[in-house]
Amino acid sequence: MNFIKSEIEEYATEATTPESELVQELVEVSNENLEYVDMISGRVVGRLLAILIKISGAKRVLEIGTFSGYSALSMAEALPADGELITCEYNERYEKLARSFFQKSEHSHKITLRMGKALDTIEQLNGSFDFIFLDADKVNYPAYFKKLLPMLEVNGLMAIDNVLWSGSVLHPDDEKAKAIDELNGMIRNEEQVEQVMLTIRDGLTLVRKNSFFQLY
Ligand SMILES: C[S@@+](CC[C@H](N)C(=O)[O-])C[C@H]1O[C@@H](n2cnc3c(N)ncnc32)[C@H](O)[C@@H]1O
Repeated sequence: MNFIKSEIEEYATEATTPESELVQELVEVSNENLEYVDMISGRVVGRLLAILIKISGAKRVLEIGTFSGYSALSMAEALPADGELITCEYNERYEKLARSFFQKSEHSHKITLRMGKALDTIEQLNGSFDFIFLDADKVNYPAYFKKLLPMLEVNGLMAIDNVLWSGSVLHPDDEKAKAIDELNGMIRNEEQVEQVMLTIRDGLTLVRKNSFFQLY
């Protein structure tokens, strides 16, 4: 999924604050027990999410796409004691591993794991969110964005992973690349937000919801 040279990726990872011991253990256990572990967003993205949560003062966080809980736990650790994180997953195998690590964490009281198709789960959620991390099925990215933007607080941030899809957005010729390219176009044309597409890892867009006429 990455298109940055692996030596540079490793250098950046080593230069980034390491995960907590528990999150490091989660990575090891995921590697031993699960396939597709490259779905884990990793240290650079995980630390970026944590820093964004800290500097923005976010208290209520929504994640779409838990996998084994790497980014959820990284974000929960960054939240204040009265913070809340809802993370959405539909795969029971991933649920089991994620829950076992959430339970071991001193931040477990902040985390709620919601099972089911995320588009359905979103319909059942109340209230708005200060921070949203979108990292699930790519074909639904445009649908997620449409549903999630009204749920984002003014001044809130949305981080969207894999927005470059290994560069295939340049010539999108499969369903996933087309959906991601569509989302990138939607964001570009959305007047309520300002955004920056970061070329870290597989591409990560940060979207800030503005109040009307607030951009300049
Ligand atoms: C890229 S992984 C998430 C990685 C995680 N954020 C991390 O950094 O470790 C995407 C996850 O979304 C889940 N997923 C995919 N489609 C979904 C859907 N429609 N509803 C809920 N979860 C879904 C997958 O099972 C997978 O665990």
